[in-house]
Amino acid sequence: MANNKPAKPATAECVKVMVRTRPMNQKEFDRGSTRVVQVESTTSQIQLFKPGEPEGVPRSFTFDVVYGEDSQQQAVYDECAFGLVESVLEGYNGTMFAYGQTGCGKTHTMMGPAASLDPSCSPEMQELRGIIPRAVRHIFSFIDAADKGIKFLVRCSYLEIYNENILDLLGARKEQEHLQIKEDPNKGIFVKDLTTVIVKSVPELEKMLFAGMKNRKVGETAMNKDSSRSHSIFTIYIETAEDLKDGTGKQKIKAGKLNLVDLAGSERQSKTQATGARLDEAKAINLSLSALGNVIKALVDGGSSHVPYRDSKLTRLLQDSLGGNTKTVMVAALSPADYNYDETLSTLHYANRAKSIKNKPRINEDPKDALLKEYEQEIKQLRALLAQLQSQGATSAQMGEALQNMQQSLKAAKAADHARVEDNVDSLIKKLELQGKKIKIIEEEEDGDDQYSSPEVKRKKKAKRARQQQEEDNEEEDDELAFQKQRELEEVMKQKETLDQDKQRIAVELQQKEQLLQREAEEKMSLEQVIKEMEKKLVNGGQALEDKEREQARAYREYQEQIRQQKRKEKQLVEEKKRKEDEMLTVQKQYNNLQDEVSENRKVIELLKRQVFETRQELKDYKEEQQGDRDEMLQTIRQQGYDLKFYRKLVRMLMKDEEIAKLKVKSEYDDDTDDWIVPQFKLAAKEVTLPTLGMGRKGYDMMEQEKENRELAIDGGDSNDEEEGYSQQKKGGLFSKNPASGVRSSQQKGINGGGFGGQPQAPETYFAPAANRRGDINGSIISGASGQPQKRVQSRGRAQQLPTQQKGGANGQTSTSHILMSPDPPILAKNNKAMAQLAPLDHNPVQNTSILNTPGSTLGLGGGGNGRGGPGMNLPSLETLQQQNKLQPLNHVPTKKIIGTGQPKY
Ligand SMILES: Nc1ncnc2c1ncn2[C@@H]1O[C@H](COP(=O)(O)OP(=O)(O)OP(=O)(O)O)[C@@H](O)[C@H]1O
Repeated sequence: MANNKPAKPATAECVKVMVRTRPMNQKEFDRGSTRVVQVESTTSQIQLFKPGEPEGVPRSFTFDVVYGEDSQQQAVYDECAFGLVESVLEGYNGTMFAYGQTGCGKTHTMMGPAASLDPSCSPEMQELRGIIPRAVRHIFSFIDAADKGIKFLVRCSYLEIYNENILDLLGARKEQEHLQIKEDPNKGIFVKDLTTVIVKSVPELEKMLFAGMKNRKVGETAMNKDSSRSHSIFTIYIETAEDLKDGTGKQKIKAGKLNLVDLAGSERQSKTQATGARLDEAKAINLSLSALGNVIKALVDGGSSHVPYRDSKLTRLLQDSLGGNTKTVMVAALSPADYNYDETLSTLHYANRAKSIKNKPRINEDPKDALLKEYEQEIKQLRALLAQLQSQGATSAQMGEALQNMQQSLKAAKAADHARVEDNVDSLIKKLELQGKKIKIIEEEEDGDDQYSSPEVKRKKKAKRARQQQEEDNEEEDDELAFQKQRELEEVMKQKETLDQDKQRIAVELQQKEQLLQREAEEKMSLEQVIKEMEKKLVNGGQALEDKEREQARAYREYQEQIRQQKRKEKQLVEEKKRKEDEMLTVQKQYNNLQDEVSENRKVIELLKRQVFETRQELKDYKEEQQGDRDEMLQTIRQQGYDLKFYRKLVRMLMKDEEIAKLKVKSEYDDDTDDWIVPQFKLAAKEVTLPTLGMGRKGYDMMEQEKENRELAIDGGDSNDEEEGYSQQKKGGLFSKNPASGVRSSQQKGINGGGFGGQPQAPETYFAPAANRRGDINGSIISGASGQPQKRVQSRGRAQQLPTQQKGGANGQTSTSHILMSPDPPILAKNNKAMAQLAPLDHNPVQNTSILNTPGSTLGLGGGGNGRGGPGMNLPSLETLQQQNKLQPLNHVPTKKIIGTGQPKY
């Protein structure tokens, strides 16, 4: 596998798009839905029939692969994911993402039914497993079949994007901990502090996958019992190290990354009946999917140099997969029912566009941040250290032996010394005994000597004295000897003392050496342990399989490759046949007689007519889709208006306008965290000194504590009614436009027909003393439509510029534009952009003052300023625009983009 050839230059390849239709579900059967989707596998086409027009000309789309209602998970994997996973194992980055309306089978395709993921489920159930669990097995079967010399390091991470926040599905962190996206020249875009886990086998990787799945946000909606409420990304990182066969001892390292993305489904509130938290989730989901649509649009249109990756966390994380260095496969999931025609058409448009995205995938060779490289180097260093220690260990052993010898020789020396001292003592004792004897004899002689002794006695005495003299002489000699011996003895005693000291010193040294040896041995053991642990992280190729099994696995992969090639050939043959038929048609056209030519021309006219018809259809689709979006957006805007007013009222009850204005000026909007940064503030009471409220944990805790310790007493309220009203509001969304919530109907407020520029209302502005209009919310929204770029919401200093008195509101009366104390400015900002899309393309705020509540006007957004002191604005109806030739499909205007709460459209 390894070679020294330079890496091939990256060649562009398009995103592969596969479309899959799920079977009709019970709800669709129950409502008597009919099928409007037809799948043509041989030509890879999807035909979509307009509901109620089964004989009509269908809309036709061609994709890389298409699947009907009876498609099998195995076939989907083999055709769509197998090649991608193999590429990742070769060192490419790969991404597979599932897109589609809620409840259409994204999770089914990516993961499979929950029951199929149970490790102990039946083989039939296992057949229903989706792409992700199959990819897990595929990766390890590849590793098992690889050459034994190749080392693999496999890791995984799992995250979800919930309400525009990134959460770690594998980490032990608290749910509130939102992770940040960062960019690094080596790593590219990455999520800081995201948990990555090293895995060595299928069960280990599956364990991580299932653990993460359990943490995902899932909820019930009217469209899907187990609807994913977040986008999830399961990533498998695979690094391989292979020795180069050029004798240099160098290694080739490759690092592939596989992103498996299960997006949350696009949804219409009218169908899902989402309220409260579900509605908030839906808004976040639709906004990020709109941002994804805008990125795809910008990439495909080619004209726009700016691709808005930063508009959402999802697009930022998928940056490399869309127009980057990744091989990408998109799975579009469809419902076959007429009830979902609009959403299906929208998904098909989306998928059709994605087909044209060009990526430049390349193998990641010797990446600087390869962990495997790091591990390999560490292991090498540890081995060297161990070798060194081992060599030191041998010296230590010798030293130990020497010490032992020394100990023995010491013992021997000690014994010899002992003997010598003992000898000396013996001779000394002998000497002393001799002296004692001498003294005794002399005493005896002195006692018995007199002048009357016989000659014999005298002779004996004389002989005795002579002997004594002799002995005395000898004794003198002995004294000298004894003295000498004494000195020797002292010398020996001294030596003994020195020897004892040496002995003690050597014993201490010996003990120290033994401790050192012990430490070295322990160190060696722990080092061996570390190396073992490090090596355990790496998986060797071909570990688990016998040669025969490895052969079988290889043969299986080759077989898969053959099937894929065969399918590719089949497709080529079909295309070739079609091309030949077209050619024949052309040849016939050239050589037939006039009559034939006329008939051919008729055919051409028919074809052109059909094309005109299709184009008209398309225009109509666009109009309808836009109308749907517009309705959804208006609904959302109304909803947000109610929320906003409620918050505003509440805040005004708690704080003075001037206080809010002051705080607003000092606050800043942080794009990274998508939240306001409010400075610390103190409410200095006249008599009581309140503590400084920090916006950190402590400040919030204090506020929370304060809330805990107080009760909401509403003046004149009946407690039962209050309870009921609250629970109803909760059910219908705390701020939903529900009669139970106490919000008046839209007719009462003059929203219908005349739009938001309806009847005058009681003043509700914070800043303006002048009368305010119902249109004030939209005043701030319209400012986006005035052609002013609104990239970021920056509040600092703006409040001081406003209010601005303006003429030309919805009904021509004086109105006041001002900054709203919005509880959720980003949503307003995004809606500004959305409303910008709704404006006529050549809209000029000054010129459009005349279009006011005219008959047929569908959208009357009046009363607000455009932030430049210009007049307010109403939008004309679509018919009016069409008549004025001002309406074009949005994809003709690369600089504009849609951000709305409906399903993204083109
Ligand atoms: N190809 C299919 N064959 C059989 N059943 C399917 C198929 N696709 C989807 N389903 C079933 O349809 C239901 C909804 O599918 P799924 O949850 O995968 O939708 P989804 O697109 O992920 O929805 P959401 O966006 O709400 O999460 C599930 O019960 C699933 O088993």
